[in-house]
Amino acid sequence: MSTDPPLKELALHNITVRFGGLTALDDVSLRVAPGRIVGVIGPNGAGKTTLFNVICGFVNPTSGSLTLDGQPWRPRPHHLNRLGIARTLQGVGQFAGMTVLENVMVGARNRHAEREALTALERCGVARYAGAHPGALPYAIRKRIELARALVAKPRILMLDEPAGGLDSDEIRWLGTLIKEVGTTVLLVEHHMDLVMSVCDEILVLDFGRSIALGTPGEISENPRVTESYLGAPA
Ligand SMILES: Nc1ncnc2c1ncn2[C@@H]1O[C@H](COP(=O)(O)OP(=O)(O)OP(=O)(O)O)[C@@H](O)[C@H]1O
Repeated sequence: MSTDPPLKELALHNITVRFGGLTALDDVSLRVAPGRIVGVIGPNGAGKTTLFNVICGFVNPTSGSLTLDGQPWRPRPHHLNRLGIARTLQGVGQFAGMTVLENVMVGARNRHAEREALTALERCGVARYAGAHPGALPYAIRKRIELARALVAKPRILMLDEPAGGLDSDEIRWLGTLIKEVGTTVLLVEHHMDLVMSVCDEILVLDFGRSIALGTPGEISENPRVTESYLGAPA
């Protein structure tokens, strides 16, 4: 879907992140191949958001390295858009003083992106709100606008941070269809297991910052270690 050179691989190599005495990620490695939908799951505090923050350059690893398309890579937040990496936020941090359309245009890569922004809003089923201000809109609508803001850049890698949070089952079903149809590489942090299991090609399971499993949804759901630490217990 992107006009960028296609992604070859995003890889994390033995990433450790320490915040003082707390190890948020402990020697975690992950390879993300083009077109794959990769889920990252685990209990609260397992390190999922920290892993996203490392890929976005918000957090520098204490040790370990990243490569993008086989080249050593030090992520910087202000380079992500140019590299074709877009991320949605757990909340819906939209600018209250701007219209929905203007908010989506913020995510675009060229200045005159009104047409692209409208297309992204249409794709997310919320084009009719283009002229509204996001603060006045229901949460589920603002989540869709947040998705449109990420999609407008036609990212090579779409990073979704708990996109199902606060949505009802119909909205989550819509979201699952969109994720599968979006046609780009997706990284998905999510607690909603039905969504993760139905859309992901592979899943990384974190527990106390450690990678305890990596596999297909079928492999993950049958992994006793995962069941014990996460799937068997309430999230
Ligand atoms: N900037 C920070 N400074 C100190 N500790 C942090 C920081 N960011 C995260 N942590 C800690 O690192 C650990 C991992 O947090 P993280 O937010 O990555 O977990 P998570 O799996 O995303 O959790 P949740 O499912 O609740 O969002 C937690 O113990 C958290 O309190």
